[in-house]
Amino acid sequence: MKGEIAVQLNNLRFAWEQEVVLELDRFEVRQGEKLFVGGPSGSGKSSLLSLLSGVAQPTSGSVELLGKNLSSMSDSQRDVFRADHVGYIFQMFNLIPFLSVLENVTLPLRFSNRRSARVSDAKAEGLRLLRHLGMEKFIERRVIDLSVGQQQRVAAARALIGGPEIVLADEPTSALDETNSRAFVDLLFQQCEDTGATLIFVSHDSILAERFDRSYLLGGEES
Ligand SMILES: Nc1ncnc2c1ncn2[C@@H]1O[C@H](COP(=O)(O)OP(=O)(O)OP(=O)(O)O)[C@@H](O)[C@H]1O
Repeated sequence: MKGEIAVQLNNLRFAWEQEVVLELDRFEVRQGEKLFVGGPSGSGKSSLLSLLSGVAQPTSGSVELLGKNLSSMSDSQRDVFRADHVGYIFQMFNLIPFLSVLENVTLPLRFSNRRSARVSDAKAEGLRLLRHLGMEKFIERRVIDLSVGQQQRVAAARALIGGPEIVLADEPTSALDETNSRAFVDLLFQQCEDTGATLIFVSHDSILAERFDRSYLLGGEES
């Protein structure tokens, strides 16, 4: 429900070997909120997303998503939780090169009972999302035969299918020009608003920040 806390970090500390990368006493994001996360290179933006998706574990403190503490789950429980509730747009997209556009978009439904139960016709829903993103012409094409900007839109459709409550995006507009970047954010916002999803969007591009409900800047030294 809108207004409830979707993401909560408490007394979080995260280190790679001896180097402390993140220290956040409290970090909260409400359900349906669109949060921009900025900060210089090396400030821990990608590490934060790894913690939120349960790919990395905190050195100490807790990561709670939708009221569930990720640290108290087994690895396989975390994998299921992530597939069910989190849509992730990777910086390098992580699309499957030998699958078509439509097959890439509908892939998360194969890994999540929750998300597949919310979609009565996978192909129709994949098409709907791709149409929103101006990609309906390319559904049968292999993703390696797409431009970078087109691959980015496929990655967005894949993250959004089945209505995950939390969408994490790691520099998703880094390869787009300003016009395409704006259009991409418009579509991401529209889809998140339609489903009430919480969006956490990491970017270097501070011009985009003003469009979000709130910005969170991580510290660190520019490199
Ligand atoms: N696998 C790893 N092993 C050791 N140190 C790492 C690893 N990944 C990241 N780091 C270190 O953690 C710190 C934060 O890195 P992170 O990638 O989270 O920053 P970032 O803000 O996303 O940077 P960028 O904007 O350049 O992508 C850096 O000092 C980095 O060198």
